[in-house]
This record gives sequence, C-alpha cells and structure tokens, in this order.
Amino acid sequence: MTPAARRQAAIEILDQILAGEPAEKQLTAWARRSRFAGSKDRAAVRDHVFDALRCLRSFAALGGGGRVDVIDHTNTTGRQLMLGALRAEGVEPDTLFTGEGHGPSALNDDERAALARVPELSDAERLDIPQWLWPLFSESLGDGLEAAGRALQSRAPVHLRVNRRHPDQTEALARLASEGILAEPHPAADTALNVTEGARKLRNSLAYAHGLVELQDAASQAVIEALPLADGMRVLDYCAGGGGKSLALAARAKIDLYAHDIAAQRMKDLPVRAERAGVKVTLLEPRKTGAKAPYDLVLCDAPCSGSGSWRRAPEGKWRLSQSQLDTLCQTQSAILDEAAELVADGGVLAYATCSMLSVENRKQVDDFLARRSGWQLQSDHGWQVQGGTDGFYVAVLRRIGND
Ligand SMILES: C[S@@+](CC[C@H](N)C(=O)[O-])C[C@H]1O[C@@H](n2cnc3c(N)ncnc32)[C@H](O)[C@@H]1O
Repeated sequence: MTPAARRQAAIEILDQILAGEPAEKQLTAWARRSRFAGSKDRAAVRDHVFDALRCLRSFAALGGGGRVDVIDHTNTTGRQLMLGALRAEGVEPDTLFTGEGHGPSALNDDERAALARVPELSDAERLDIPQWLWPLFSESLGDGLEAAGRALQSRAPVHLRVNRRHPDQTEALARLASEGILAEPHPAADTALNVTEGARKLRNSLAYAHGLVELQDAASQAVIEALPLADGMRVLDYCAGGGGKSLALAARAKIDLYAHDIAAQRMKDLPVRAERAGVKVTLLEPRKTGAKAPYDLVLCDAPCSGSGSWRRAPEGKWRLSQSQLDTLCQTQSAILDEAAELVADGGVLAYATCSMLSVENRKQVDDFLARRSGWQLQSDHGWQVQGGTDGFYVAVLRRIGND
C-alpha cells in the first residue's frame, strides 16, 4: 500500500469508529477484508487510527472540524482527523490527498478554506482532554499537567516483567535479543524491562511462550513491589481480571494465592497463564471469598476510569462521562468496604487503580479512613504517564483494630 492508501484506510476505519464502532473490531474487520495489506501496512494503518484517537480534539480542530468532546461524527469526520494529523506532523496535505490510486480524494474548496485558518486551541483542546474533565484533570495532575497531557497524546512504551521464577534479568535480556527483541532495564521496578526494538515479535517469541517474560507495564509491576509480601502469606487478588497482578504477586513470594473477580469470565485465561509462569493460583467463584478468609493481604486493583492507560486505550478518554466516573467512584468505595471485611487482624488492604484522577485515588482512601476506624494508611504512591509508565496509584492500609 502507498502512504496515501494507508491514510485512506485509516479515514474509513475512523468514520466507523466515529459512528460508534469499537476501534479494535473495525481494525480487525479491515485487515480481514484487505488481504493485500502486509504486516507493515496493517501496523501503519493501526498507528494512524490510534494516533487520531489519542489526539481527537486537536486533530479535529486542526483538520477543520468543530468542537469535539466525545467520539461521534457530529463535529468531525475521519477525513478531517487525518488532515489534522498531517497538519500536526507538518506534512502538506496536497502531497497525500491527490485523488490518485487508492489515496484520499483531492481537497475541495471548503477544506482548503478551513485549512487556511489557524484555529485557536484552548489548553484542554491542545492537550486533548475532554472539556468536562479539564478541571479535575488539572487539579489531579498539578505541575505535571502539561507533560501528562502530552504523554497521553503519544504511543505507550512496551514493558515486560521478567518472571522471577525463571532467569535473571541479564539472561532474559540475552534470550530476548537472540529472538530480535531488544530491551533495557526500566527504573520503575526491579523486574521491569523497556522494549526498544522488535516489540511486534514478542507474542510469537519463545521467551514469551515459555513464561520467561510477561507483558506488563512497569508501574503495574511497581504496584506489586510496594506491597509488604512475605513467604507463607494468604493473599487474595480481589479484582483479578485477566490476572496480571496475580501472576506478579505469585512471582514475588511463596504465597497461598487466591483470585476473585465479580465477572468470573474475565479470569478464564488465568489458569493457562499461571501454568506458563509456573505458579499456582486458586480461582474463587464470584462473591465466594469468605470461605477462605481471613487473608493476610487483599489487593483491590479496582475498576476505574483507566486515565493512566488512555494512551493504550484512547477511546476510553472520550467515552468516559461524569456520571460514569461517579458510578466508578461508588463501586471503588463499595469494593474497599467489601474487601476490608476479608482482611485478618494486622493484615493489609491494598488499593490500586490505573488512574491519575484524585477522586479515584487518595480521595477514596481518605474517605475510607474517615468512615472506618481500625485502619492506618502505611504508604501511598502515584505514577504519572510522563514518567514513562502508565499512570497508577497504590495505597497500603493496615488493619490495626476492629471497626
Ligand atoms: C482494573 S481491572 C483488574 C485488572 C487485573 N487486576 C490485572 O492486573 O489484569 C478491575 C476488575 O475488577 C472487577 N470488578 C468490578 N467490580 C467488582 C467487585 N465489586 N468485586 C470484585 N471485582 C470487581 C472487574 O470485573 C475487572 O475485571
């Protein structure tokens, strides 16, 4: 495919997404019906689509669209988003919008007139943050606001967790390099690697198949490092989902590990992943956590806005609403209360989110401490995207009495 044809494919996929279709589904459908597209074409089209989703507001404004705050086609089109992308990259649209081959049709007069104007972008538009969220986002990020907004406009790094049950970091690096995957240690966690070359080869690599490494963001690993784990503990991963945190917990100490999720089907791949990693995890039925209680440590990796991982999943940034955020906050506080009941005397309740919003993080912990006695905050820490990881938060609470 020519560069122009890749842009046209991205335009068509973006139009479907603006009409309400999920991005992954549309990319897969396009790849299926475009047998002529090679792996480099598919990667380039994917990048165009995801770049536009990360920068939806600013690309729409630069491309001659109206004010955009959500993913829909009311105020912009795939074509305007791609024109905005070219403008942001400093590429002359006429070089690609020629109407030749399978590329986009040539610019019309209205488009030329729109592109001749220099739009005045507000800070929220320039940094691609939804308008309603801007006050909360600014307050939560503080001095890191500009850098965090910019980081969310860029592609996410690829991080690995070296499985501590297998090789040491040096050996893992060598084995990855022998398969054309180059990586370097990441400072956020002692098990973390940052992939610098060959990321697309990972899923089919032997290092991955044999469980030497897992795909996991460095901050996600750092969350587990922040927990006071010791051999012999009974540990419950209360919101286990796909089990990324469960596997990282099991790799750190010889623990008796239980995994639970309200939506049990989310844990369906966990047994296979645990086997590949050489660890044992006992899956519990939804709400059947009491039979094995109390636990020395309960981790709640709570459902959240996902604001810390919006560069990986940028549709989330535009699909979140104030009422959804309010509901998420209510769920988070309910989860904290449910999980607190399962913690042994002197045990630990750990609360984590992949969010950078204060209402989902420290405020949840402060509210928990205000409504319950017998708990003490031992530590909390937040990671922001501009630090080279996903945005994350973890608080470690210890039970010091009965509430
Ligand atoms: C952030 S995800 C967990 C990600 C997972 N820990 C990982 O590392 O891959 C949050 C999970 O919480 C689950 N969840 C939502 N409400 C819950 C509840 N009341 N009790 C337990 N799990 C819940 C969701 O189904 C979802 O899988």
